[in-house]
Amino acid sequence: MEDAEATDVTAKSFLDLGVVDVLASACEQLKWKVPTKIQKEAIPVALSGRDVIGLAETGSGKTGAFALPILQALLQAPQRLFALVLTPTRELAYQISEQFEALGSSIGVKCAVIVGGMDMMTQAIMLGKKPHIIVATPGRLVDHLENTKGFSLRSVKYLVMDEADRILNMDFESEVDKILKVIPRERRTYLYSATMTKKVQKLQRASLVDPVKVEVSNKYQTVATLQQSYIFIPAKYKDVYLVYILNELAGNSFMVFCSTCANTQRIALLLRNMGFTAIPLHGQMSQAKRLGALNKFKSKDRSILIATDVASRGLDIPHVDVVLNLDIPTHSKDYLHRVGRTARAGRSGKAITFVSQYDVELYQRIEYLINQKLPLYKTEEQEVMQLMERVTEAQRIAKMEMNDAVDKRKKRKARDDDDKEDTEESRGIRKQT
Ligand SMILES: Nc1ncnc2c1ncn2[C@@H]1O[C@H](COP(=O)(O)OP(=O)(O)OP(=O)(O)O)[C@@H](O)[C@H]1O
Repeated sequence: MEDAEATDVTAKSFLDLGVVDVLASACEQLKWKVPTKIQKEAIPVALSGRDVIGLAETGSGKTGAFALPILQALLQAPQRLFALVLTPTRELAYQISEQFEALGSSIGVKCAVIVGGMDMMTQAIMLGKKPHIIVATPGRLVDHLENTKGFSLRSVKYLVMDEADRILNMDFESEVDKILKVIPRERRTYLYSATMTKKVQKLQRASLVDPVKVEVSNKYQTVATLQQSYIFIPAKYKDVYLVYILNELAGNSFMVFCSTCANTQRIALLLRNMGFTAIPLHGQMSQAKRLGALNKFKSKDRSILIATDVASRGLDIPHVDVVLNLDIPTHSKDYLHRVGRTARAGRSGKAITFVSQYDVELYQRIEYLINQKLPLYKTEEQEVMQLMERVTEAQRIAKMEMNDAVDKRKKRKARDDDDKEDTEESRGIRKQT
């Protein structure tokens, strides 16, 4: 991307797009020299007061494309609870809020993040911070905000759905419907993603949004600098091939995607037993652990992040060199989001997908979607098999550790249940006296 910009004689500055001085300087401070393609196309449309559907490849600066026009509008008419940004995962919510704060620090913008299961916290955050911008994951959000004194969703002037296709899917559909009903129709709406679905058209048809479509790549494609390949393996040997590749590409930062929380945990334990600095990230971890894992990976304290699709969308960790799909994604669109965690903002990157005899159809669907044949990643069979003994031993220990963890959980639950019974009993006794 940067190369393309360098040779583009019509390259415009942020000021040329109509961005005000103070925000253009903020971009400069972030070392954003020129706007990216999606920013060039979408910012003028947004500044002219239109709704926007923005479609551009992963890592191409979509966050800035919606954040800058919102900050500019906020600057012109300052107001609390000015914009609501919906995003599918907690990690992404924090990342977007950081980007708003980085771009808006000189104008004193206040952001609040509200993510699943925060209940009473919501009110505390809202009252304490009185934010201009709320970045939130859907899930009882309307109830939380409507029950918070002094705040009403009716004041929201800008609504963003980041990863719009995911936000508009079934899991969140009813929440989005509620939000669209409560927030006035005069609001501006920005829908952004690297992939889009028919759900977006449904919103248009229902006249809930009237967007200008800004599409800077005419088919779903990840950046050209990304080398993608696949490795064909008998399903029972997956683990050993993973270790082989991690050894072969040692010195890089990896994101390894698995389809289940349990496998994510198991692989992390297995790799740790083999001396790799690996850390898991999945939806069954506590909020604090999820953020902790991400921060350790971001700060390069750990070189391998093993994750479920909770990390496949939007996360911007520029130093990720390699994405490994240990389990092939069942939805081919998830493939695009996963591999898009590397080769961001014009950098190069590698993606290797493990394909077993059971995955051939899924893998062909991916090739069809990206309109590209994935070349075979060559491995030295003999070298792989030499690792077998060590990997088998690490697997055995990982299995024991997983079982121990289950036992501990069971014991804790039994203890908690006992405690509960005790309390109920004592309450009963108190009642009688
Ligand atoms: N104009 C710019 N010049 C240089 N870097 C930029 C520019 N705009 C954004 N970036 C950087 O590019 C990276 C990717 O941006 P961003 O996370 O917004 O991508 P995205 O298009 O939302 O990706 P995804 O589809 O994966 O969510 C970030 O590190 C951001 O700071």
